[in-house]
Amino acid sequence: MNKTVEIHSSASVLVQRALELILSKVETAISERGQFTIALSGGSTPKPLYEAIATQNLPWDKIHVFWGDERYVPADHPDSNELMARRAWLDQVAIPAANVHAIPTLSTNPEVDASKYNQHLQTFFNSRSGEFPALDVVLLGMGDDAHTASLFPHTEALRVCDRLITVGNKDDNLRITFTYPFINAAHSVIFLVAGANKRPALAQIFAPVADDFAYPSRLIRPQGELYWLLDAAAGLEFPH
Ligand SMILES: O=C(O)[C@H](O)[C@@H](O)[C@H](O)[C@H](O)COP(=O)(O)O
Repeated sequence: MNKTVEIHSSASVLVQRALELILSKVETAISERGQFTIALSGGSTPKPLYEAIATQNLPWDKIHVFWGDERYVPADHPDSNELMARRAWLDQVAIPAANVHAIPTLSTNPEVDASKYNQHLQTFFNSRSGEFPALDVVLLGMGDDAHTASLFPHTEALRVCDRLITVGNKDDNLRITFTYPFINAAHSVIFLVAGANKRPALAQIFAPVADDFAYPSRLIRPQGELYWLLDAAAGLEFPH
């Protein structure tokens, strides 16, 4: 793992840096592998990033978009992570519909939809059960409870290591989420973290010893690169 922590002067500088980083990963992935695969996060921090990506002239037919987690709501629900990304980015560009791999949420059973998305990913990557294919970029946010994707503290999803997708649980509201070994298989994992409310969780995540089950973002130790992009408010206590 190659870990980089960057502290940027404001949330808008953080977004600009994330944009530059993603554009460089798009170029590398397409030249080395012929396509670029990215998993998106929800939350408020990435929205201006998605709006900025939408203004770029990119080879959209070579870009495939997935989601690292989804609330268990229809795709037109205001809480949908898919809806946010479609409005901010995907509906604004000429990306083929087949390149947008949204998490299904319509079967009324999150287990069934988690399994469908797992199968969809295995088919896309031509991988077998038990293998963890590498996305080029997994974008993550972090909650002030140190959760990431829908991997919440002290929940069963944190123990799931034998598949790509599982059911997450936030206060008894079920969700669908990447498992941590699938996130850790990525070429690059990029956390975007803004706001002073994130400082206590970050202190635990960067501590040499702490409970991974209490602070799930600690489980993110990718084989490839790990970027923590913080704004000044989140990063105040951390040297860089
Ligand atoms: O579904 C959720 O509970 C949130 O969307 C969450 O996962 C989010 O990504 C983080 O809390 C960071 O959010 P901000 O970017 O708004 O700080």
